Amino acid sequence: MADGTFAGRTALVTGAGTGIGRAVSLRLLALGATVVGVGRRAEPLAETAALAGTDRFRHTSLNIRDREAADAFVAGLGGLDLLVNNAGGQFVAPATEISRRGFDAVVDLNLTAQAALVRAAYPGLAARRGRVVTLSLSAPERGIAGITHSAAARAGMAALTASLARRWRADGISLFCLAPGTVLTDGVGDELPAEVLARIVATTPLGRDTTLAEVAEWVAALGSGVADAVSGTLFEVDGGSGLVSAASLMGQEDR
Ligand SMILES: CCCCCCCCC/C=C/C(=O)SCCNC(=O)CCNC(=O)[C@H](O)C(C)(C)COP(=O)(O)OP(=O)(O)OC[C@H]1O[C@@H](n2cnc3c(N)ncnc32)[C@H](O)[C@@H]1OP(=O)(O)O
Ligand SMILES: NC(=O)C1=CN([C@@H]2O[C@H](COP(=O)(O)OP(=O)(O)OC[C@H]3O[C@@H](n4cnc5c(N)ncnc54)[C@H](OP(=O)(O)O)[C@@H]3O)[C@@H](O)[C@H]2O)C=CC1
Repeated sequence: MADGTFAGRTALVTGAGTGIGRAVSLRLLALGATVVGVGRRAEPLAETAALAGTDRFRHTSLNIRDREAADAFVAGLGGLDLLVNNAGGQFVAPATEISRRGFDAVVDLNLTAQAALVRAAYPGLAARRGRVVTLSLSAPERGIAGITHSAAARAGMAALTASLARRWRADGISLFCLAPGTVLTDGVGDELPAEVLARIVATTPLGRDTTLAEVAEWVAALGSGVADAVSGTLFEVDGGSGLVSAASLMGQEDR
């Protein structure tokens, strides 16, 4: 993306205090955007602000699962050029060991709350012909054993994105999902043991993780408008990890 691409544009980034949300915020700021960063904890957001070093980064503590607070906050922003629906996550557990409350918590975060944010942002997005980028997982519709609750929620967001893209085209709004491969953030490190992460990265066809810089650049590109012709799409920027390998399923090497 060229310098100044986002000059005069405003982006709301959820989960802006850590990992992908922080990297995206810093990249958008470098491209000239005003960024409103939210998350539950104030300290990580303040660290992002210190790294940003510009008053174009504004930050507020907000739990996106607090529906009333989230709606009021988004309504107060006014015109919005980009919503980055990044706050999300889950825990790894066999489906039979996920309690009702655990399932509800993950679906609430990764589907219901994210969808409500998109809904709340609609007037602001329509005023600016804005865009939505939702962070997702590779091929959720094909299923992800170990995180069934999250796969179900992410597939729901992908369907919502496609559905809205069709209807909101008339308002000039584009919506995308972006599914990175393994990005070595503290968040994923807390979720999966190092040896599991190393195995996931080693079995990725590209042979490496997806970098924070790559994810940030993709979000910026989708948010800039270059991909508006394919609104509604889920992009898998995952080094091929969503591809099924018949060879490896049979215990053979990919060649
Ligand atoms: C194998 C290959 C895969 C392959 C997997 C590959 C994935 C890699 C790619 C993805 C990377 C990322 O997403 S990186 C992002 C990393 N960051 C995260 O994931 C943060 C995740 N955490 C959260 O956001 C939240 O804690 C969240 C999960 C939504 C829960 O929110 P709440 O605060 O509402 O939840 P709590 O009150 O703590 O708990 C609510 C219920 O959930 C249950 N619960 C919580 N953690 C639990 C756990 N580890 N195991 C069982 N159950 C759990 C609790 O017991 C409660 O149920 P009861 O006991 O019945 O009351
Ligand atoms: N890292 C990876 O390999 C991959 C990550 N992703 C997805 O990318 C996104 C970011 O992941 P990553 O940066 O790695 O993980 P992090 O755990 O670092 O990021 C999650 C962020 O979301 C915020 N958050 C969580 N719940 C809420 C809430 N209820 N309200 C407001 N903010 C919330 C957290 O801040 P706080 O706790 O302060 O609220 C945190 O900043 C997630 O959706 C993740 O599932 C997808 C594929 C791969």
